[in-house]
Amino acid sequence: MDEILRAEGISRIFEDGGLLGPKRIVRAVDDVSFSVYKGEVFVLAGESGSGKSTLANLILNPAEADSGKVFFGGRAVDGASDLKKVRMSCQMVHQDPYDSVNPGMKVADIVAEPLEIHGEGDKSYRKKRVLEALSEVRLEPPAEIAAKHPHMLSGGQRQRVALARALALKPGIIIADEPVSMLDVSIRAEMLELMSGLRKSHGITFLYITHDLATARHFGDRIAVMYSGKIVEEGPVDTVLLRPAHPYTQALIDAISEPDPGNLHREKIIRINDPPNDLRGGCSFRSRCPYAIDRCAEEPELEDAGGGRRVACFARLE
Ligand SMILES: Nc1ncnc2c1ncn2[C@@H]1O[C@H](COP(=O)(O)OP(=O)(O)OP(=O)(O)O)[C@@H](O)[C@H]1O
Repeated sequence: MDEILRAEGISRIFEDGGLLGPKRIVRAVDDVSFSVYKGEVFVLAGESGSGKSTLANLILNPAEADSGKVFFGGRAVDGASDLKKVRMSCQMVHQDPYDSVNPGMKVADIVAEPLEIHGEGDKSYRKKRVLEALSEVRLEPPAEIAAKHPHMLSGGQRQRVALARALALKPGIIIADEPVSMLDVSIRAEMLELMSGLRKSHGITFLYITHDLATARHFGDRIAVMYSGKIVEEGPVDTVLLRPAHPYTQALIDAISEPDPGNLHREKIIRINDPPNDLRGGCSFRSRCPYAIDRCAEEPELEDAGGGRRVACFARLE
């Protein structure tokens, strides 16, 4: 399989607090490496605060990383001209359809904006491409929708406008950061089906960021589970979500599912809402982990566990 995107050792540290309380170092993204292959849906999953959005932003702005490199199509992104190419071939769809769409602009201008920013085609090409992109996200009739303002559309339609805008430049990869979490449950599946269709018809690769394992399973091929700035488990979606090897993945699954009498690990419920203790060094999940052993005071590496899976844990569940 062709690799389209690779992150290698990406880290980003923030300093938090300081005015009234003590300064706190937040390792928002901590030495993260992963590859995304052409045509797949790669999911980044984890609780709020695990570092997913920071990582997505670093992919588009590698210069803001404290360390690490981003590769597109095997080439390291280095310098302004590389960055321009990346910004054309990698587009982002954000969580909030109300936020990501400028209410003062007409749909036609919103979708055309990336074409204008990158100087793509003349006026007539842009007009044609806007109508095409609106059709691609099934906003029909496109000419009628193009003339509207966002407030005249439903939440689902607005998120489709955001997707059409991302498609305008015919990108190879779309980073979709919680694209359905603000939508009504009834229209989430529609939006995911639409993205699945685009992947098949246009060969678009997706990096899908979510805290929602149900949509991850529905839409994803492979998943990386993040905890506290690190990938703790990665592999095919069905393998990771049906037979989790990392106790944190198990905890995330337990948080959304009914107790399963067949689940060997059911007595060891981990309350994922417990705040992590700031234990120094070692596995950052160990203070919450019922399986923790002495060795967890060392930092576990993300190691090959067979079957396309990588796990960072000394006390794996299988
Ligand atoms: N600009 C910033 N300054 C200080 N801390 C930050 C900044 N941006 C993010 N953080 C911290 O980095 C950590 C990771 O945040 P991030 O938003 O990437 O997580 P997330 O998994 O995307 O969560 P969510 O789903 O809530 O957006 C959090 O502890 C957050 O508070």
